[in-house]
Parts: sequence; C-alpha cells; structure tokens
Amino acid sequence: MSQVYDRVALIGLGLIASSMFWAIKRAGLAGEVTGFARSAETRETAREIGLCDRVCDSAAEAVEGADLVVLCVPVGAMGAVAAEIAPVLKPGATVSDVGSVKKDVIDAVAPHLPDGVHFVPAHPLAGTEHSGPRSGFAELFENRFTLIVPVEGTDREAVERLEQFWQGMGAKTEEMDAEHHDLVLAVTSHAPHLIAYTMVGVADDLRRVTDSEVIRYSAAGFRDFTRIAASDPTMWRDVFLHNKEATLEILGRFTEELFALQRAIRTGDGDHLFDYFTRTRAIRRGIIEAGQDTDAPDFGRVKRG
Ligand SMILES: NC(=O)C1=CN([C@@H]2O[C@H](COP(=O)(O)OP(=O)(O)OC[C@H]3O[C@@H](n4cnc5c(N)ncnc54)[C@H](O)[C@@H]3O)[C@@H](O)[C@H]2O)C=CC1
Ligand SMILES: O=C(O)C(=O)Cc1ccc(O)cc1
Repeated sequence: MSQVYDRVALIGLGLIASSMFWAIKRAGLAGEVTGFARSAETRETAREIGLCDRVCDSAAEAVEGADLVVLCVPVGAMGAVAAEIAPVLKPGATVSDVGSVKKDVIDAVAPHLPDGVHFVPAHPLAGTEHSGPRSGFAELFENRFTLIVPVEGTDREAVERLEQFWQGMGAKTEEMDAEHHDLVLAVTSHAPHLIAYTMVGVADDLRRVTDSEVIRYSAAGFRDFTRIAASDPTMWRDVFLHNKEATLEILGRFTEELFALQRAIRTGDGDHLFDYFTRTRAIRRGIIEAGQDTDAPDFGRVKRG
C-alpha cells in the first residue's frame, strides 16, 4: 500500500492513536505523522518510544499543514479539541475522529470546522481494555470493521480517501448513518459493557461477604466480564453520557427480558429457559459460520456442529 496522505496529525495519544501510528508506518500510508496529547507525561512517553515522527506541545502545532487530522480523544473532549484546532486547519484538509459514539460527536465537532475542511467521522470496531500510549499495536484493526459515518453533502473524494487509509491499516470499511450507528453500537458494545461493569460491581459487593472466593473461583464467563470492566473509566463515562438515548432504549428492553427469565426461574418454567437459550446459541453459531468471529479460538471452529 502506498502513501494516502502527505501529513497526518493524531490528537490524543492513547490505544487507538498509537495503534494507528504503528499501522500507518507499517503500510507507509503517510509521509509524516505528528501527534499531540494533553498531558506532558503522555507526550514524554510518546517521544521515548518513538510514537509519532514529531510529538508537538500544542494541538495547533500538530495540526498545522496536516492533510488529515484524526481526533482520538474521549468523546466528551471532541468538541473542545475541534474548537482549539479550527483556526489552524489547512484549507482542503480532512478532519476525522475515532469516537465510539457518532451523533453527539458530529453535533459537537461540525459547528467549529471552517468551510473548505472536510469532516468524515469514523469508528474502528476494534479495541482492548488497555489504554494509553504504550498499549497500541499495528495489528489492532486487521480484519475489523471501521464504520465511516459521512455527514450529508460531504465530498465523496474525501470519504473514499479516508476509507482507503483505513483499508491500508488492515480494516474493512462500511458506511452508515450516525443514528443507526449509535443504536447498533448500543446493542453490540455499550449495553454489554454496562452489564459487565454491573456484574463485576455485584461480585465486588459479594466479595465483602465471602472474602476472596469470587476471584479465587471465578470461571471463564466472569473473567471475561472483569476484562471488559477494566476498560478506561473516562472513555466509558463519556460513551454513556453521549449515547444516552440509544443505551437507555436497549437497557429498557434488556430489563424486560431479564424479568421474564427471572420469572421463569421462580416459577420453574424450564421450557422458557430452554427455548431462550436455544435461540441465543443459534445466534453465536451464526456469527461463527459467517466467519465474523475473529477472536474465536480454533477449538470453537472444530467443535462446531
Ligand atoms: N479503547 C477502545 O477499545 C476503543 C476506543 N475508541 C474511541 O477512541 C477514542 C480514544 O480512545 P482510546 O485510545 O482507547 O483512549 P486512551 O485513554 O487510550 O487515550 C486517550 C488519549 O486522549 C488524551 N486526551 C484526553 N482528553 C484530551 C484533550 N482534551 N486534549 C488532548 N488529548 C486528550 C489522553 O491523555 C489520552 O492520551 C475514544 O473516543 C473512544 O471512544 C474507539 C474504538 C475502540
Ligand atoms: O475490548 C473489547 O471487548 C471491546 O469491545 C473493544 C471496543 C471498545 C469500544 C469500541 O467503540 C469498539 C471496540
């Protein structure tokens, strides 16, 4: 893959930006990559590990002359960063972001951007529970979707160039509108994270009664919850505050189903439980058969059927 942009600026040097940097370098997608993070400590770490060709001491300095600027900060900080960089954006540049929420981010960023700058929001559906400049790796986006969420009237060439850039980092790209994105992500990512946070919180309360049993005897399911519940508190606080409507809609449905299952347990309605679990098992098998579970261990594939 050859160079897609001459100069790229990454604002916020955490898991996503650092993974992007290593992936950009691996594929030679940019001539120069500049970076900025708010904390001096993060900038220092970035310089130490060679993250970015040039680490700048202000967002404006990093953005000056950039053809692509990617906002990689928590979703609640996107608007303020956009306001800060707006005066120095190069005419014809593309501004993008990687936020987990799209509607609120678009509403916060778009009003600050001058005419002649293309805004193409995006969301890589790839991540881990780790954060910070040391947590990134070049392979993070490989075979994962990056959803591109163009706003109405966006220049097609700018959209297609950004898609090419993400494909160069190994991602598959697809376009989606912001409202639909936020609902889909509420189901597939945001509500599941909240459920994991809750379950680990419940277990923690219980631990006070049973000492360390919860940790000592935790089985795989609970361990998965603890991994997810170890995700960055700032990032996830912002996700819930900015995808409020869709998350509450899904949690409402979740609660109804949970009550129905609770009732089936209380009344001994085994058929209800069996039918429900049969339906959910079919969904998992469908995902694996469609080849969309890149995390599935090999034994999962072999034992299928
Ligand atoms: N962690 C994940 O699994 C995924 C995260 N995302 C999204 O990517 C974005 C970044 O997330 P991560 O890289 O995981 O976070 P992170 O916590 O690893 O890094 C965020 C960086 O932004 C910096 N920052 C915070 N506020 C700032 C501000 N006002 N100005 C400049 N820098 C600021 C922090 O110091 C840190 O360096 C978030 O919007 C998140 O929703 C998207 C896909 C996956
Ligand atoms: O680590 C996990 O299980 C994730 O779910 C990663 C993730 C977190 C947030 C996103 O917006 C996209 C992907």
